[in-house]
Amino acid sequence: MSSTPKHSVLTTKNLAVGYGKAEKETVVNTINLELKAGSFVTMVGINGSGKSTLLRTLAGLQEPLEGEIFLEGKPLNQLDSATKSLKISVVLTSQVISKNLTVLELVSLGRQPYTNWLGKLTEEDKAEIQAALAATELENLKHKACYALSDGQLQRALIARALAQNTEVILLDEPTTHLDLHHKASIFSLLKKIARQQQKTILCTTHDIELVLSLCDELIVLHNNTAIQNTPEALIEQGIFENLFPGINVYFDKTSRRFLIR
Ligand SMILES: Nc1ncnc2c1ncn2[C@@H]1O[C@H](COP(=O)(O)OP(=O)(O)OP(=O)(O)O)[C@@H](O)[C@H]1O
Repeated sequence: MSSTPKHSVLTTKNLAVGYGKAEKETVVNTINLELKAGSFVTMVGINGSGKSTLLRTLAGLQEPLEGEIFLEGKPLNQLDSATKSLKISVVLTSQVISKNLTVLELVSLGRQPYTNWLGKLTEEDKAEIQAALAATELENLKHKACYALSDGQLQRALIARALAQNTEVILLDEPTTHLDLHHKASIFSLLKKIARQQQKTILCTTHDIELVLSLCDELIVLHNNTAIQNTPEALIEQGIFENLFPGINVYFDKTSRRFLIR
């Protein structure tokens, strides 16, 4: 088990993300990121700063407006969707899943990129599914229907599906929305453990800045249409959080590493 992040897995060069074709609506520009194997990175920023837009673009679900994304040195747009699904898994909160599926069935869907057209699971597929259930502590719930899960359990099941997909990169959009503090912390700890133990590159968007400051390896802060990537300590030192929220109501207290209200 290694704890030092190693080689670069996902990088961007002067990436601009946003919407529109004839008339471009750029949300974030000049994005230069470097995500490494074994690291747990979170993306933060106020509502509408572009977290989901950037995450979807990194996942290849949305075209960049400018610039490039590289996966292990290869341009992402040169990979076909089958290859991409072996390399990147995505957990979206808005993802429509049939809640009638059991946890086991949901997690098994993670093996789709590997199974033949009949969808028959091999022994290797079954072992990966079992490992994903074990890593997310869902073995006891595997026969339960997804509609009968709590929000926290459902998030863990979605993470398990991504784990079963066994990709180098896992991208998650706000996996802790609706969870209480205890379950938020347990999801973030789980993601960090997976990054470390399985040398995955994990990026998730969140509004829980205070929590991830003490848990993640690096943050990507979206602010004023730019993206800044660094360690929590360096970002705090640079005073990045001080002006994150508009107006003067909310400010960041460096000593307690907390946001306070004036
Ligand atoms: N399909 C779309 N077409 C055009 N503009 C969009 C579309 N989706 C989002 N936007 C705009 O892009 C900007 C960034 O939105 P995005 O959802 O990426 O922000 P976010 O940081 O994830 O926000 P939140 O914290 O509220 O989830 C917003 O101004 C939003 O209105």
